[in-house]
Amino acid sequence: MSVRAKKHLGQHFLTDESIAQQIADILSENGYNNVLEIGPGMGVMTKYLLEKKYTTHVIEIDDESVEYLQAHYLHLGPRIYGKDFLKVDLNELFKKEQFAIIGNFPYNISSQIVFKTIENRELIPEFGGMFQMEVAKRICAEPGSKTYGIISVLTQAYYDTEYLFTVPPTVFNPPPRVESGVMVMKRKKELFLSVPDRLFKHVVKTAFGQRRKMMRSSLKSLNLSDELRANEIFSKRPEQISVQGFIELTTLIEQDGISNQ
Ligand SMILES: C[S@@+](CC[C@H](N)C(=O)[O-])C[C@H]1O[C@@H](n2cnc3c(N)ncnc32)[C@H](O)[C@@H]1O
Repeated sequence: MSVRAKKHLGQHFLTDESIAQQIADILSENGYNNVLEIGPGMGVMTKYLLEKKYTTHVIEIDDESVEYLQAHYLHLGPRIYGKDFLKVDLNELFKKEQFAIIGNFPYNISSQIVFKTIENRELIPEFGGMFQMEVAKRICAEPGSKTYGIISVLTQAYYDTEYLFTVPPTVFNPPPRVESGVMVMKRKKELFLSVPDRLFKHVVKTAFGQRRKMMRSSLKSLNLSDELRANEIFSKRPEQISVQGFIELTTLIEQDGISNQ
C-alpha cells in the first residue's frame, strides 16, 4: 500500500533516502525536547527523526497519509495528528513547551507556514526544511540581492536564516516543476522588536509594494512629515535597506506619528 499523490495538497513524495536523512539531520537538537514535522506524507523523513533523542510529533492533513503512518510507524512512538497545520493551536498542542519544526513542506502554503512560525516564535527556537528553491532563497536573501523582499525582512527580524542546499525535481514522485531548496532558521535572542510588530510589518509591506521606487514615494501613503522625509533613508530603495534599517525606520515613523498628533 502507498499513498496516491494529491496535487491540491502539494504532495510530492521524496524518493531519495539520503536526502531525507540529510534534511532530518539539519536541526541542532539543542534547547527543546520536541520536534514537529509538517506534512510527513509516507514518513520518508519521519523514520530518521524517530531515531533522535527528542519526541517526534507529526501533523498531516491527508487522511490516507495518516492511515499509512499509523500502519507503518505508530509502533515507533510518534505523536500523529491528522490536522491542518494552519488551523491548529500550537500552544494547546505543546502546552507551552518549546519545539522545533521540520518538513518537506507543502509548497502551496509555504509563506503561511513561515508566518505562523514567526507569530508563534516564543515556542519555536528552530525551523528547518525544504521549500520551493525560490522561496527558500527569498527567506534567506541579503539586502541588495534581487530576491530580498517582504518575507526576507519579516523572517530575519526574528530568526537568523541560512540556505543550505538545492534539490532537483528528479528525486520526487511526482516531480515538481521547479527546483527545491533546504534552509534552516534559528531564533534570535531578542524575541521582540523595539517597535510594534504591526507597524513594522506595515512599513515593510508598504515599502516593497513599490520595490523600484525610492522610499520617499513608496511610503507616501503613510503621511509622514516633510522633516522625516528629508532623512537620507528615504532616498533609498527598499531592497537597499537592512533589517536593522527597517527597524530604525519604523522607530522614526512611530515617533513622527506621535509628534504629528
Ligand atoms: C511535499 S509533500 C512531502 C511529503 C513527505 N514529507 C515527503 O517528503 O515525501 C507535503 C505534505 O504536506 C501535507 N500537507 C499539505 N497541506 C498541509 C497542511 N495544511 N497541514 C499539514 N499537512 C499538510 C501533504 O498532504 C503532503 O503529505
